[in-house]
Amino acid sequence: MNKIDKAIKHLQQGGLIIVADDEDRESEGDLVGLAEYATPETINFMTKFGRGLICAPISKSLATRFHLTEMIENNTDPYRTAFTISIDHKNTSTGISAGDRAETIRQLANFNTSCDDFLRPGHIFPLIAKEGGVLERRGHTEAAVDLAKLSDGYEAAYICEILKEDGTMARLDELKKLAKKWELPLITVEDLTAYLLKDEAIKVQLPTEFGDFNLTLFEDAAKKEHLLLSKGNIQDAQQPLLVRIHSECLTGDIFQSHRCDCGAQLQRSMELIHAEGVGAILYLRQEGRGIGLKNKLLAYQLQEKGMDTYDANIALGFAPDERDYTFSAEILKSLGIYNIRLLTNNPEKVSSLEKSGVKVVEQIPLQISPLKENINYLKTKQEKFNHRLSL
Ligand SMILES: Nc1nc2c(ncn2[C@@H]2O[C@H](COP(=O)(O)OP(=O)(O)OP(=O)(O)O)[C@@H](O)[C@H]2O)c(=O)[nH]1
Ligand SMILES: [Mg+2]
Ligand SMILES: [Mg+2]
Ligand SMILES: [Zn+2]
Repeated sequence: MNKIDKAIKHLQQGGLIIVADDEDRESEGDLVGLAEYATPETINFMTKFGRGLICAPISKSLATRFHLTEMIENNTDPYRTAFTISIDHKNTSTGISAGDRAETIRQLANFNTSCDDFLRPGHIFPLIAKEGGVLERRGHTEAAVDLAKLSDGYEAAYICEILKEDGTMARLDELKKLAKKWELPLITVEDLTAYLLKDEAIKVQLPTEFGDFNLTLFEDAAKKEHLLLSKGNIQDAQQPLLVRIHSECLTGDIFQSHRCDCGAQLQRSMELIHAEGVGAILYLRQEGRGIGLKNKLLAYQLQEKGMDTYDANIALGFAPDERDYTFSAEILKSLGIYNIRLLTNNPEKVSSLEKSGVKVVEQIPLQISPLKENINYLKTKQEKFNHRLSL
């Protein structure tokens, strides 16, 4: 059984699990449980062994139902932790005993509880999760609510950071030891992201002009639909996978525009991958280097007046390249692909992927013979974007 499935089962039995976030983020571990099953014992365990702050992550809709808004409008916390005003359920006494805190938390996961049943301020700190979950924000708040959504119908959880006995933060190595000692499942936000991506992916067969492929759709937190066009058993390739990461270019990809080399690069990639028998093209919906079709056409108008593709973006108020490759790295990692041979001339793609944990063992140039209409465009890419081209 998958790590996440095991963790979900443990949560559904009322147990606590440990969730570690990214080592380049907070790099901390939290004890996490489902609000529905909070007991004086689990709360006491959190206070004795977790020693952090006990909080209750809830979904946006639950926050709305209980009239819980963010504690402060201008959140200046670097991680923008979405604390609401603190609460106690009206049936509690001082609100702080393990029993009282368990009661307040459990009432968050009760369809009969109403907004007036919570006194404010109190001793439980609700946190509002982003609607896109860990795909939108890689925090414990989102991880806890995503897990609650996968485990029960309440969208409410409770969490507590894990401190070492000396009061300092427990990092991953220490968390692994504690998980063993306490016999609790340990998962990372990265495991959960991969699980959700895979769980929601839609896969179909796609016979094409260039051979038979599989097409898989992945939706990002902003509901943009990115595609993986793959061939062969990509999770079990003999050597680092041959990959093309291609950003949408409607004019080039569909109309075979000669203003750029996108259409030809896409076709060549499909041919190369078909010939190799295994490989993948990630087709990212970041049209116009991330500024969208309308703005790209405005940039084209500026280029018709003599500006180059780099300066045209700046003139429109954008960075020369607004693209982001983190989601493509997430997709690859969710498939267990950590080493690739990348078809590109663009050094920025290589470094961005490596920063996101996908190693580019080889950069394979993808040069298309320049045409008179795009030679200047390609020269700008070479000079200002450092593309590896021989022109
Ligand atoms: N803003 C802007 N975008 C453009 C222009 N011409 C092409 N594009 C976009 O540039 C992107 C090209 O993407 P890719 O071919 O994946 O990337 P690349 O930077 O060319 O690097 P390679 O991997 O070597 O192809 C697409 O999103 C196009 O829509 C332009 O003049 N202005
Ligand atoms: Mg945290
Ligand atoms: Mg290109
Ligand atoms: Zn293009």
